[in-house]
Amino acid sequence: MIAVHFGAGNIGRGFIGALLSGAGYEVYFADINKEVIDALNEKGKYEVRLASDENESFIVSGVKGINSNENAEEIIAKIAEADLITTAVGPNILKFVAKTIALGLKEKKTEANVIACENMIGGTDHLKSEIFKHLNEEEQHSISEWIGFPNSAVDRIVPIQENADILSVSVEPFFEWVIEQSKVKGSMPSIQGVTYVDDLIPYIERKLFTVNTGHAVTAYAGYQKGLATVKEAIEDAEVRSLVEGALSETSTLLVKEYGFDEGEHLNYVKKIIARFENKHISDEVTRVGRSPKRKLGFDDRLVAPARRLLEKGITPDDLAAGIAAGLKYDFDKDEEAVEIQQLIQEKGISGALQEVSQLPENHPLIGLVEEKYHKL
Ligand SMILES: NC(=O)C1=CN([C@@H]2O[C@H](COP(=O)(O)OP(=O)(O)OC[C@H]3O[C@@H](n4cnc5c(N)ncnc54)[C@H](O)[C@@H]3O)[C@@H](O)[C@H]2O)C=CC1
Ligand SMILES: O=P(O)(O)OC[C@H]1O[C@](O)(CO)[C@@H](O)[C@@H]1O
Repeated sequence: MIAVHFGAGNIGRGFIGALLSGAGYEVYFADINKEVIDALNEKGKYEVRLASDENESFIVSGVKGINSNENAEEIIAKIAEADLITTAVGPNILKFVAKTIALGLKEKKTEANVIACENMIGGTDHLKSEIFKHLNEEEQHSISEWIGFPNSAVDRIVPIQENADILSVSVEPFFEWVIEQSKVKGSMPSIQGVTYVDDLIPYIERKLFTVNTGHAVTAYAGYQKGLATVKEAIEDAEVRSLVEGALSETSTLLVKEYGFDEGEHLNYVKKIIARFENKHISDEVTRVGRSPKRKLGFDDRLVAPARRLLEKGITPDDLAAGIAAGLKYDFDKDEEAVEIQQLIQEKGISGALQEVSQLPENHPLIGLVEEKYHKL
């Protein structure tokens, strides 16, 4: 079995590539990072270390790299042979890898699946729409017969790596990958840690509105207090109280919308917060808060639950404070944070939030966030 995986970064090597290799796939990583690709081809394997007291590690082997800037033809040929094409490049990058995937899929004569492994609701749907921009109607029709485009939810915390070996990656022990079974074409092998479900929406929303909402509020509130890591931030009483408040709000939404058992959901939330406290992981608030424009988007982890709670007549005070902290996030090495600060200068807080979140003018969330912003 062959898998082509776009993005040999933290989640690519530390999670998706590791699981696929473990399941027996020959894994071809496609990436623009020449150093990483050269190292993959030189060594053909790398180490994954679990960030826990036991400090266990294992070797991922049977992996190769293809430079997607220099060798697009090689990737296209490999996609034509592949059983599975996955991505972990970041939602904003999917449009840039779509053409190569489209050209590879055009050559395919057998069933295969394409799965985006990004923190995004409908990630694969979005990738598919970008791929289809490069295909005519007949090609789209024929590819739809052969190729499955299941959405997926991926959960594992993999911080920025600072290892002497460029390939070695340290990851939290916990991992979960949920795939939308109904859109799979043909059969997929059993992959350790993968759950197939018919309806992905409750799973991805539970994950995005808990792990990622909690993480984002921790990062933005922690940054406001000058704290450098997620662990330091979640140990700060004020930050923790805001995170717990925001997650209590998303819990209300999730339990109401999907009927999750309240007690079980509470345990899920507690486990997630405990993951932020992992003493073996040093995860910078600037990684977790990266790309605030994306994170403050209409369908993303903060604005989506907040506006949906308002639709139910519930005021999301703590989510609004988290959004306000996101608007205040002014890390100068993050392009999106800089853009938001410029927008605030030009259009004020409400105008900037409206533009970034695409909320309609006069939406009640805008006023609520502005009120919180002034109190921060
Ligand atoms: N790190 C984590 O804990 C988790 C990350 N994710 C998601 O996984 C995705 C990737 O995140 P990370 O691995 O943390 O980021 P990363 O920055 O470590 O990895 C992204 C990789 O994509 C590569 N890339 C960029 N442009 C490319 C292109 N045009 N063609 C091929 N490769 C390209 C980069 O060189 C880099 O190696 C994001 O959507 C993130 O939300 C999801 C769950 C956990
Ligand atoms: O990867 P993103 O969407 O930028 O956001 C960072 C988030 O993703 C993760 O990397 C993994 O789910 C979390 O650490 C964090 O919530």
